[in-house]
Amino acid sequence: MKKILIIEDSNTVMKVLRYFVNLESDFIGLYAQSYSEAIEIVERESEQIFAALVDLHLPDAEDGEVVDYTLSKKIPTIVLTSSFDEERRKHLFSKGIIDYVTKEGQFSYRYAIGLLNRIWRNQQVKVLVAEDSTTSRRYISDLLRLYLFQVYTAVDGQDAIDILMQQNDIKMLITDYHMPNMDGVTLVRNLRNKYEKSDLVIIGLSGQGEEALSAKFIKNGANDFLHKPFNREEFQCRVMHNIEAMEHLEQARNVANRDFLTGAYNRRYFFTNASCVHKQAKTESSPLAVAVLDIDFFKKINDNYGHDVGDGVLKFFSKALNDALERFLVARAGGEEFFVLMPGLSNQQACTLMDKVRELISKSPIEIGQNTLTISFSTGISNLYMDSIDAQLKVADQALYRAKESGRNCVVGDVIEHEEMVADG
Ligand SMILES: Nc1nc2c(ncn2[C@@H]2O[C@H](COP(=O)(O)OP(=O)(O)OP(=O)(O)O)[C@@H](O)[C@H]2O)c(=O)[nH]1
Repeated sequence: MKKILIIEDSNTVMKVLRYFVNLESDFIGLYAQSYSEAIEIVERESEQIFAALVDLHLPDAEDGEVVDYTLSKKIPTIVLTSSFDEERRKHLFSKGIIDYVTKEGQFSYRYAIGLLNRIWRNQQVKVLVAEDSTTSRRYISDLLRLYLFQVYTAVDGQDAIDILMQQNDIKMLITDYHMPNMDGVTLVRNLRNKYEKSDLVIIGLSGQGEEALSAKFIKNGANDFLHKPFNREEFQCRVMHNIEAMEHLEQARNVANRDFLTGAYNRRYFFTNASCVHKQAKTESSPLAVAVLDIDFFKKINDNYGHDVGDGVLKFFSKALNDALERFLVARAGGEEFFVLMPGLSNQQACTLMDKVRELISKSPIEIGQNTLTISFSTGISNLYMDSIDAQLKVADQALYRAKESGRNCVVGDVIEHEEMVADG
């Protein structure tokens, strides 16, 4: 549940925090102005509280007792305080707080809310630690778990490669240099043949007196570098900063490649990829099926239920196609028309698959607001090697036209008469 607990006795600071929670996060804020109020909220909502932002000095708990309390309840805790005390800071970190933020105006409050947003998103981010020293591996993993990342560990370079092959959605690798079997720099060099810097963030680590290694790591493709022993706040900043940078790039890529309404790949992305796949299939004489799908009588949905419901249907349709055709490229071509690229499938295989999808979707009720409706769609498929993907799509489009002509809610394969297949709904 996306609820955060804010414990702060000053009305002014609380007001500012409320403002930024509402403005810059999707969290539901639970606000306590004293220790006893905080206990009451935690007892009522304990399972629901994701994290806490905690003032050290409260009228009924002047010496930071509230931090021990939230930590004892296993609530990830960020301390907010008006006094900077180095000893205290160290002591609190050793207890397991996430961060220690001094109240120094707007920026520090925004930083704290930003950090809560970050650790919420970290729950979806997989990080791999490659380090042969057990102590060091455990220390780094524990820090990453504190920031709520999903953590994987490897004992050397080869082990790291094996884990990356099994878990293809790992977003960050933190690697030591000295490891048996394959050192960190060789590992980075090997990985960069497969992963772009924007797909896998790599942070290199090395011991004291190895300053030259930082350049070596970077020159071989690492995004960043840290010397051991590192300051844990510097570690946190580097990790968070690199993940944020990658997410910004991902967002920019999504804006360019994905359809705004449905989140499906757009026409531009489809053509860029499909042209390469088409060329390769032609060279290798391997089968390549292309489908053009169009929702039946979509205009009526808009007319009868309104444009918003029409949009909801498009989102549903896009998700259903992506779920059912996970291993293929699905794109929204425009309006209520979608393309699917199916390398390796013959005309017959593609028709059979698309007919199963047709049946599944036409039987799925779609609930949008107060409305429950069902839809059908028609599909044209082409498996002919034309000169280009555009030409092959044109043939699929003609097949789609025939699917509409023959009553809709069906799949029609391309022109070869004796092979033509019409699967009726
Ligand atoms: N809600 C919504 N409607 C859209 C969007 N893009 C296109 N449309 C509508 O989709 C409808 C498509 O209608 P038609 O081309 O007549 O096709 P149809 O009603 O599906 O009929 P057939 O394809 O012949 O079965 C038009 O009314 C467009 O305005 C969109 O993003 N959202």
